[in-house]
Amino acid sequence: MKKIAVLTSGGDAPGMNAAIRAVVRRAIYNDLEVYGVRHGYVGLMEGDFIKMELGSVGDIIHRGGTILRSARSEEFKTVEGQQKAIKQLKDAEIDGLVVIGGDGSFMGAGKLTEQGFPTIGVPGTIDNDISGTDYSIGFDTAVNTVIEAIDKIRDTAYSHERICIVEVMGRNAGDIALWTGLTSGAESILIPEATYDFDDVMNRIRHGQERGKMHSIIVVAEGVCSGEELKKEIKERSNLDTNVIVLGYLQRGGSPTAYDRMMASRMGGKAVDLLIEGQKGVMVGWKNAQLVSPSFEEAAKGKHKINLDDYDLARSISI
Ligand SMILES: Nc1ncnc2c1ncn2[C@@H]1O[C@H](COP(=O)(O)OP(=O)(O)O)[C@@H](O)[C@H]1O
Ligand SMILES: O=P(O)(O)OC[C@H]1O[C@](O)(COP(=O)(O)O)[C@@H](O)[C@@H]1O
Ligand SMILES: [Mg+2]
Repeated sequence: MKKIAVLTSGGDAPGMNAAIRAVVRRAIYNDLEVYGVRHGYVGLMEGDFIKMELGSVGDIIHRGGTILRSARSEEFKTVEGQQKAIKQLKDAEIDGLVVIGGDGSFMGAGKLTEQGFPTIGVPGTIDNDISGTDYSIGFDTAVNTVIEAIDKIRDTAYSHERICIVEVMGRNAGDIALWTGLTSGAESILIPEATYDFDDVMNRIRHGQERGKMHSIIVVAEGVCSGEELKKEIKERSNLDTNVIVLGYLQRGGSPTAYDRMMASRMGGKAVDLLIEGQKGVMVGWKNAQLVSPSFEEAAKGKHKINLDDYDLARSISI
């Protein structure tokens, strides 16, 4: 292993820069040459590579987004697209690749390895929906951003005695909704992993109103329904008016928390160590407070699980 490359792919996540920094610096420390691939798999297919030096990753540990930029690519899902990417890597005499991204990016990374190019994954997505790891870089920052927003929304909900629906991201996973709902004291949390019942949401609002609490916060994961759909359901069932707040990209940006910087540094460094050891087709994961490195196949066999005990806890203490 003499030359390696690193790219970021899929939705940007706070801490991706800290991970790029760890990859670049750990590689240079081990006398490897490092290239950054711009625009994820799109740049990989086009050979958009830039040589990275120690200074290329200076002053980025605290920045959200990704200095390498990110992208989603339909073309890369095809064998032709993957072959194009491998040709670019071989032409540049690159021996190994680190992909920082989410579950979709790992599918792509697995395909590169299957076709003979050594690739290692580093989990970076606010959704925390990757199987094979308990934690994905960006999740902690996103959760903190969301609770800061909900705390502010709560002030207005309280003052005007309003019911506010906060729609959060997560694709098909409810992790962001569960963590932010529990830690902001939301009266109802709707996640795709648990059976939800709109009448139950109504009952919880009424229960609060009976004891004089006229405001309420409902956190809904985008994987359940949109905030607007939930508003309609509530209106039809109870004639109650609600305010919908869609937090959107607010959740993806911002300076990473200490936890995200730490995990990004650990995971980025580990990815380089794995390439040097001659590993390929594995991802860096975090299980039982330890770094692990399951193969993409092994990781894909499992399904990311949410902690339903936390869901029960939230239901019992936020009422
Ligand atoms: N099944 C697949 N095979 C090959 N590449 C894939 C596959 N699924 C996703 N990708 C690539 O990974 C990119 C990022 O995936 P996406 O699901 O959008 O984000 P994330 O990696 O953050 O989950 C996609 O745009 C595509 O180029
Ligand atoms: O970037 P887009 O296309 O708006 O996608 C929005 C999606 O990206 C996310 O923010 C992050 O998801 P990924 O990590 O899978 O890219 C999801 O929560 C959301 O559903
Ligand atoms: Mg994803």
